Amino acid sequence: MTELLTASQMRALEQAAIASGEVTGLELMERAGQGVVEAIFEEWPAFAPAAGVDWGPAPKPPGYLKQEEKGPWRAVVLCGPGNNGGDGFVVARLLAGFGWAVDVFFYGDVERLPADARVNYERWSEVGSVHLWNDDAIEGRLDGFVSGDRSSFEHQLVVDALFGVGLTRNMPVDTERARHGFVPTVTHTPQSERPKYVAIDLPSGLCSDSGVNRGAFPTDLTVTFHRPKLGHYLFGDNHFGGGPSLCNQVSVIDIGLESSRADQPVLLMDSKNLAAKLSKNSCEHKFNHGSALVLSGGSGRTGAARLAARGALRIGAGLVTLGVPPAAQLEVAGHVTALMVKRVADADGLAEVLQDKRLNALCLGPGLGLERARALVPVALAAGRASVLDADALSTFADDPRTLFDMAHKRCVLTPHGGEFARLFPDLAEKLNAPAEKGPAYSKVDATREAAARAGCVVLFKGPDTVIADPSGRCSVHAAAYDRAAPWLATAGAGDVLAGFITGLLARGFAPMQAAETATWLHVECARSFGPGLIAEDLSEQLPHVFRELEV
Ligand SMILES: NC(=O)C1=CN([C@@H]2O[C@H](COP(=O)(O)OP(=O)(O)OC[C@H]3O[C@@H](n4cnc5c(N)ncnc54)[C@H](O)[C@@H]3O)[C@@H](O)[C@H]2O)[C@@H](O)CC1
Ligand SMILES: [K+]
Repeated sequence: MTELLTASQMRALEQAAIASGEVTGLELMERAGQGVVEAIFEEWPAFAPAAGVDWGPAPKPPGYLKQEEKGPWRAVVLCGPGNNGGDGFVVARLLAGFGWAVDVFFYGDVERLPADARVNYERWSEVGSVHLWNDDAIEGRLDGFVSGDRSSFEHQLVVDALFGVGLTRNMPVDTERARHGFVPTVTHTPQSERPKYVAIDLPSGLCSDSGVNRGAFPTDLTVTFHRPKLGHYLFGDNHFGGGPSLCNQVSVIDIGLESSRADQPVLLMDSKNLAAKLSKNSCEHKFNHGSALVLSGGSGRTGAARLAARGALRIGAGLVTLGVPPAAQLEVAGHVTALMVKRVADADGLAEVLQDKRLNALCLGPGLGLERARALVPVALAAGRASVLDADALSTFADDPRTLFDMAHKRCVLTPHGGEFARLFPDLAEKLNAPAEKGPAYSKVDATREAAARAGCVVLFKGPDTVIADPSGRCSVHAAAYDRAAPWLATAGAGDVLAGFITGLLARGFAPMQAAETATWLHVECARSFGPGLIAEDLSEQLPHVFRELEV
């Protein structure tokens, strides 16, 4: 799985590489700038020089390639006061070297530029000028650039090098005019005729650690270095305006730090090694694949538990039993075939059913009802089996979450969505939703890690970005974004199926963290594989196809 870094982890890796003498900060900045230019040429081949890109051993002087006959491409580079701005000066110089006409605007104070950025400011200044950053200057340039009705542009590319991982507060308002002017996001101009907007490291205004949007505009391409940052994958406090919706696509450039590993990295889930973990041995008996019990609510509300049970069965649990109250027995029996049905009237009934030691995974929550959940959860947790607690099994402890945490053990997985999370961990939800004053914002990763430590078990915090953590701080992220986008997954009952998938994998002997991660990946994959028109029932039925594709 790929590591997702925070700003401070990235800084630590960079400093360690510089301290070891293997590279200088200036070299890293040059590689970063080159990587950005290469990524731009790769994304829009029309921009690439006909002769191809050959960086050679050292930065080339400007003008070493003849301007192409079609006339110079025009770029605007917006440089900020830190090293992100330094990367911008490198990009400006390299583009000019390829014959581009480049306009650089600098937001900051030259005297306060960090050393490497200052060097690249000077290098650029030998090539071209730096425009003042004020509304008049920007307006003046815009008049030259953009036709009166703002519907056509003379520049084809805008490079955003204002702020990267060093962003510590909301975007300054005096950067807005320039960004709106050069990057017209609200315009009648078709996308294809607008200048391409490329962010260096992060769209300026996107918090690297949390995905919170502190004033960023959506980009066409974001080019980052060494590893993606958490903010590229977390949606922040606004599901529609955060991380992935701002980056559009993320290109990760190798700047020569590859041997380094961050301390306690957050991992981005992928399908690596999944097939081997999921395959079954042909000579094993059904009980070798575990036996799951899914507790259902009463008559008229058994659908959610049935969805979960079906998911547990499809994902490979050897045997799945629905535990239903007497009044719902007939209703459930009419619906299920491969599932077993057992009567579980109350807490005593559950204790009796749990005498069967083969039952090794439990699922409580979907459609269970708050009262029934309150009665059954303590018995289930006291039995010490691997357990998934979802929906009502979480909400029933809204008044005294501590009681739940005291009973939970390390083979439990709690699967709250945003609302349930806020009921169990109101203080963490408050921190998560509070506007960040200084530094990187408190993130969903921070909140999930704290929640897992407090609950003493795995917490899977659902959403378009799902974060999973265990009490030791191990943490992974799955964002249904970029090539994993699954918009049809936002459908009633999808969460019940996820609870069932996790339960099925727990029954199969997966460790809680691994069960939660694997189920999350498969859940999104089923939605993607089914595509438009998906309803919750389809998710489990899509698993066989997904397994075949994975070569399970
Ligand atoms: N860490 C690394 O390994 C590398 C970093 N590089 C670049 O360096 C960047 C990080 O540089 P810095 O740490 O200098 O940080 P930034 O350049 O992102 O910004 C820091 C500066 O912006 C100011 N600032 C932050 N938020 C502000 C706000 N809202 N309004 C006004 N001013 C604000 C700070 O006071 C500081 O002066 C990365 O994003 C990347 O682009 C690259 O050169 C390659 C290597
Ligand atoms: K930027």
